[in-house]
Amino acid sequence: MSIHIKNVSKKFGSFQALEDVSLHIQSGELVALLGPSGSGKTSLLRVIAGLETSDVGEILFDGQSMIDRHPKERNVGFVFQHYALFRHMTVFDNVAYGLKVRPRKTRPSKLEIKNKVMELLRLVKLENFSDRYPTQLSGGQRQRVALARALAVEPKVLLLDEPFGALDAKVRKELRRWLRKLHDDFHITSIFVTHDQEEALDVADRIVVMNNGKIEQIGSPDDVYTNPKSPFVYDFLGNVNLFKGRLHNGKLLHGEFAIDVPDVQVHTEDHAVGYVRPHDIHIEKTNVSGTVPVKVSHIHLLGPIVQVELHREDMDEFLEAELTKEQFTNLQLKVGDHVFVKPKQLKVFIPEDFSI
Ligand SMILES: Nc1ncnc2c1ncn2[C@@H]1O[C@H](COP(=O)(O)OP(=O)(O)OP(=O)(O)O)[C@@H](O)[C@H]1O
Repeated sequence: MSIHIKNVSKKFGSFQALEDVSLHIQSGELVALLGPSGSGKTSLLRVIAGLETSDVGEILFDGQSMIDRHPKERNVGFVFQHYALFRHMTVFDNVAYGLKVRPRKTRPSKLEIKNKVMELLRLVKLENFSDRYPTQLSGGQRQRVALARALAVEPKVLLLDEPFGALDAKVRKELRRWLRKLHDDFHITSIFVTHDQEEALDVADRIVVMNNGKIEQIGSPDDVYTNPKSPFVYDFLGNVNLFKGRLHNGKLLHGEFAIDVPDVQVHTEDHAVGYVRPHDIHIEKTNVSGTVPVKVSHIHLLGPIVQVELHREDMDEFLEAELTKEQFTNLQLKVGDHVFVKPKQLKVFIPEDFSI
């Protein structure tokens, strides 16, 4: 089922929660809505589900308008952050619920329901837990039950609102790998809301970055990470170093130093900020042209990655570089060393790129 969101706007009182949001999701896609708290992710999900009405705009499923359709008629499965399981029902009954409450005409037989529920419980690896109650399960197990329950009614669209938000990091990672697999097996068009960039980058086919009720960028995980279109997306998707200065004759002048930026087509003398990812900060032990002197202020070993904090004394600013263990060993860095850095890849933004 494809989903077409056309020019959707929504206000709560005078607050604009969604502003002219348009998005086309292909059948079978797994899309992440990523953005900070209050950016409108949940509101958009609720408008798609029919739990909230938009002020303007259209929601189409396979080309058919859903605006007048009740949530129940939209064939949508919903999984929330806080496992909305029925506490007084066993795992089996929770998963069976959506099938049992169907009108007699479309309700499967008792045996069919049993087979279906057990098949789903096997899928979520909880076949031995069917008689337990939600309070007898861990958080991760409860979320797996919630997913099995959402899938039981064979929805055409699966909407997940921070499904793993309340779980610890290890369980989250396990469940998202598992969500990806489930999605690859079933191909249900799925949209999941998260404010965790790593989760979005790890799981989604496409990422929709939201800010202040608007879409900032849509793209593959690699695209939004490698080619952020705005300072907001750069900041939100990973750590970044800023080189503040002004543009002059194809160079970004910052402090006493200059970086070549031949691709930037703007007037001279414009204020600008260069954005550089930590792994694009190149460290030299000797002063080569175009490098900036810095002092190693902190070294943090993170498994195969080494984070190096560098103090730029001319501007009294800190930079963060990320090295592989091998690069780090070759450089033989120690806290207090004076070294020289150069951005390998830098994206320059001018004031009009800053939306806030
Ligand atoms: N029913 C409502 N009444 C009034 N304001 C609302 C309502 N629902 C949401 N809002 C406001 O709309 C804005 C967007 O909320 P929304 O829940 O969509 O954001 P979000 O990106 O999902 O944030 P979070 O990650 O914190 O859940 C927020 O400022 C919120 O306070």
